[in-house]
Amino acid sequence: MSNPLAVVDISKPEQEITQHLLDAARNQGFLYIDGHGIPKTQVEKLFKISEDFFTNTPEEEKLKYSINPKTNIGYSHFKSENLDLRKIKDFKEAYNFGYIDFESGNFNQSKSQYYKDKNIFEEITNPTPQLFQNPSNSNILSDTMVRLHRVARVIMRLIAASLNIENKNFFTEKLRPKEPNGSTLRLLHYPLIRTDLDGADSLDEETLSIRAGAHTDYGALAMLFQKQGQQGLQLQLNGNNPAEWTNVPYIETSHEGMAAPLVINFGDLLNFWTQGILKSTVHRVKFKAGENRNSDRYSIVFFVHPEFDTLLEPVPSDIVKKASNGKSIPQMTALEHLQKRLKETYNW
Ligand SMILES: O=C(O)CCC(=O)C(=O)O
Ligand SMILES: [Fe+2]
Repeated sequence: MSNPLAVVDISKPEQEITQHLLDAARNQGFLYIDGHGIPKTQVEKLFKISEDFFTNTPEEEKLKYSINPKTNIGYSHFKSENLDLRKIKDFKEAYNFGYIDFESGNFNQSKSQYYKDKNIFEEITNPTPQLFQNPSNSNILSDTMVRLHRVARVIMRLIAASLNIENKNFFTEKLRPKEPNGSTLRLLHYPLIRTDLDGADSLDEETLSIRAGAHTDYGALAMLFQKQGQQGLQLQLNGNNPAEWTNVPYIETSHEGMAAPLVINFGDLLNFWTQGILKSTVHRVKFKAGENRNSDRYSIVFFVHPEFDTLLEPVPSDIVKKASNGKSIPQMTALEHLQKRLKETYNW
């Protein structure tokens, strides 16, 4: 598979990479980030934890941890989500970690811990599966969350520089590690064989091979680990031809001992915040058994959101100003933006 996307190595000097990064963000909305410093063995262990959870936990057990719509933490069952609202439910399962302290790595905290407010008595987080609490697993999970958040901050500082924003910390000031925000780490599992096809006889092959319907992401950034031989992510890069989909290949890193480059993309919040400059590209997951593959797809995505109270005022950049033609955007906080999008997806 040839690679249609840019690879940006964030371990290189800033002036060598900012233009490249901005061009990819504006034109494709998707790119690879290499030089992230996350070891290969760590990501392998992470995938092992994910496979262990999805394949070795009985269904009724998983359902005890069902996703809590108030926190967006927990397990989401097959058929519970349809990212493309016009289509059948996606055949996939997922587990979301949230309420994360990106300094200590504590995750799935209680609301009072997370908001650092002892007066919150409503403990609305659901229990965390024991598997994720075992010290060796929770250390891997925590450490990965802390590292991914650091990488996200590096990327957003580079974006600020590439947009000529005078304050290079414009975005990272709103990505402090200990302040409440909507960021989640999501483990995903798309089984090879569909077992949900009762009553779906009338659906065509094309529809049935779609595992995550066409959608854009809600937040600022999404950062994805995928595994070799388990591809399936596709992008709608050509706005003029929505029927044209580009495959995202697995590529190797140029840093020995490190995990493969992260596939990153920009979400609706950042597109809104930059008045359309950074592209929030439509994507989906599509594959079927026997078509170049013989295994399930496991992927891990880190969704990055700015602090909830961030007011999404137009970004102070001459590039953004020029592109927006003096048009303004409605005033909204990051929390309001997220709630609006979640409501649309889950029909709450
Ligand atoms: O599994 C993937 O590669 C993509 C997942 C995705 O796009 C999402 O969960 O928003
Ligand atoms: Fe997505």
